[in-house]
Amino acid sequence: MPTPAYFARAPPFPPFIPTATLPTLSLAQLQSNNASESTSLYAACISHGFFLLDLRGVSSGEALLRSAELMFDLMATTFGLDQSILEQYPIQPPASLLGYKRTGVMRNPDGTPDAMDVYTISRDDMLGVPGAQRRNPTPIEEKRGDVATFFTQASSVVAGVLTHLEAHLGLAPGTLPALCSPDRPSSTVLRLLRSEPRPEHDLRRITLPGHTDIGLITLLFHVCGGLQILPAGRLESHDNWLYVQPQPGCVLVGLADTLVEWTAGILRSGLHRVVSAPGDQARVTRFSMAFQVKAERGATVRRLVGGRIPRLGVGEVEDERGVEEWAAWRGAQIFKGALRPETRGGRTVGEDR
Ligand SMILES: O=C(O)CCC(=O)C(=O)O
Ligand SMILES: [Fe+2]
Repeated sequence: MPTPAYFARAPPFPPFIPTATLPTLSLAQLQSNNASESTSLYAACISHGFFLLDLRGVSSGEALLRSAELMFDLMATTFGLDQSILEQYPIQPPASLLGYKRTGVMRNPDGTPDAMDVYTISRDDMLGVPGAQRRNPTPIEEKRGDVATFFTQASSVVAGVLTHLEAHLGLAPGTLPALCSPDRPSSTVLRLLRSEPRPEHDLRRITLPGHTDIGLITLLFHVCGGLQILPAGRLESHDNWLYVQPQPGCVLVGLADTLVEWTAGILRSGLHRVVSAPGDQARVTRFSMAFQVKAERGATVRRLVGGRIPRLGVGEVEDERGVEEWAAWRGAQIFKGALRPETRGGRTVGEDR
């Protein structure tokens, strides 16, 4: 992400560090229903839970890139506001994670504080879902139109990805996009993320601890490195985490926990975290943006019925909890140490196609 112009402003990603090998798929090819591109997408969603999506070469992708660049500009302006202004829009956990979270209020597994400023914007708020309107800092209020356009464009790219997934899963066309439609209330958000450069002695501190995303799909827009993934099957030790190298014109697509639940573990959600950017990139402020698509309000984590999704086995009990309740429960279990954040899914069912 975003465009080459944005990449030209940042120091280069260093050439000789180990990075995750993720496939790069083309939105243009996916939109023209190229069969091998579609198969690669499904395979990546089972084995990694991540892939890069090249948005160039097709009008909807190019338009999303331009909008993402506007959102990056808006993020710089918003985080440029005085801290005392941002503090007027605080998150209110657990009731609401919308608004501003200052750096240092979360704990890393080693007890050190996190190092990420976050401002979370609600899609419902920006698209005018009744009852969802909130007050945001002036720069965001002034750009409501651009933010709404971003949400609409990004939602449509996500719907395209879901359309390929449901075809491979053997679900009826339209099943997955209908469960996260922008017309229906949900807690779909755009997270604006900033981390400041850190002194040399502090470079090993974790910026955002390891987690899988809640919801269906995340589109991650970044320019500087810092995001790391723990490949499936690897133990969680410092050297096993691999950087993802951001690519101009591409967005990183990551699957999230609700899709693992809905597909009874066929699709994978990948464990990821943020650390200092590698090499010279560690010296600049890092901005990134996560568009996190959640299921519509009222949806449950119950597995979907149909196609290749395994039915309940003997003795298995269906989980009927609502997606929000399930996410809150999971977050609390992880917080208490009763559950470890880990990559989930990747279950093989018969022949994958
Ligand atoms: O900043 C990043 O690269 C990743 C952020 C992330 O994982 C999240 O917001 O859930
Ligand atoms: Fe994440």
